[in-house]
Amino acid sequence: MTNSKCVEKIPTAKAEPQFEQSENKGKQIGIMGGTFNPVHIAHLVAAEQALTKLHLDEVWFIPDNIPPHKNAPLTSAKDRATMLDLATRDNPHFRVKLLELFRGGVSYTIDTLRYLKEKAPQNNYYLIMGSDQVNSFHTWKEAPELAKMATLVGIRRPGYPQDPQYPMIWVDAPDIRLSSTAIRRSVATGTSIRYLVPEPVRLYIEEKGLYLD
Ligand SMILES: Nc1ncnc2c1ncn2[C@@H]1O[C@H](COP(=O)(O)OP(=O)(O)OP(=O)(O)O)[C@@H](O)[C@H]1O
Ligand SMILES: O=C(O)c1ccc[n+]([C@@H]2O[C@H](COP(=O)([O-])O)[C@@H](O)[C@H]2O)c1
Repeated sequence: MTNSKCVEKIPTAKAEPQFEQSENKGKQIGIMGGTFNPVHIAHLVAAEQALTKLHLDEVWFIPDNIPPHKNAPLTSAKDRATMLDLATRDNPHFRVKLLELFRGGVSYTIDTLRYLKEKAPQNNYYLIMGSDQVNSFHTWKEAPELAKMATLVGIRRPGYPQDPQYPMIWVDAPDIRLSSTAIRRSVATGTSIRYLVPEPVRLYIEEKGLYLD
């Protein structure tokens, strides 16, 4: 398994992530894909609520390489992955999987699910999405096929009504009106982001001078 502990080596490497023997048992796995630029507390709260309320074994955070529906210039894969590692390392049920960074190119979720189904077909996969993603899910590449390969899980997101076009499990989570865009803006304008991201992530952003312009 490629996990967060070897994150420093990863974004430039081209090796294929390995999967642990223990994963052969078959688990309930939540998948949370995103740009995570940077990861913030709403991501973590949503993942934890899905993990506990759906009795999942793990939630895998999968940072995308090139997001299919976003044009914003990205912070490096290494910085985004390192911040995810810092944010999730104290939760034994959270894993960071870098398979979309290894794969390169545009990160279509169908390709990720096909890869996971091939490498670890014994697992059941739950695609965790905020309601913004739920509303646009029907526009995703091969959405009907994707909906057959994973259980879709929606998390309400303030400002985005729930408007699913596919069968979906809703998980109640506290409404947190926060986005990575807001975090980046706050840093650029000198407004505090303390408590909006985990403290190690805040310190990393400060140390690396991310999002200053
Ligand atoms: N405040 C939130 N509440 C619930 N879900 C969220 C929230 N913010 C993001 N998500 C969900 O987390 C996943 C990853 O989101 P992403 O990395 O794009 O973060 P973002 O905050 O929306 O970023 P950006 O502002 O850069 O677009 C998506 O499924 C998104 O819907
Ligand atoms: O596969 C698609 O067509 C597709 C279209 C839009 C978004 N996604 C995935 O949804 C996740 C969140 O996307 P984003 O744009 O908020 O970073 C991320 O894992 C993307 O790869 C996937």
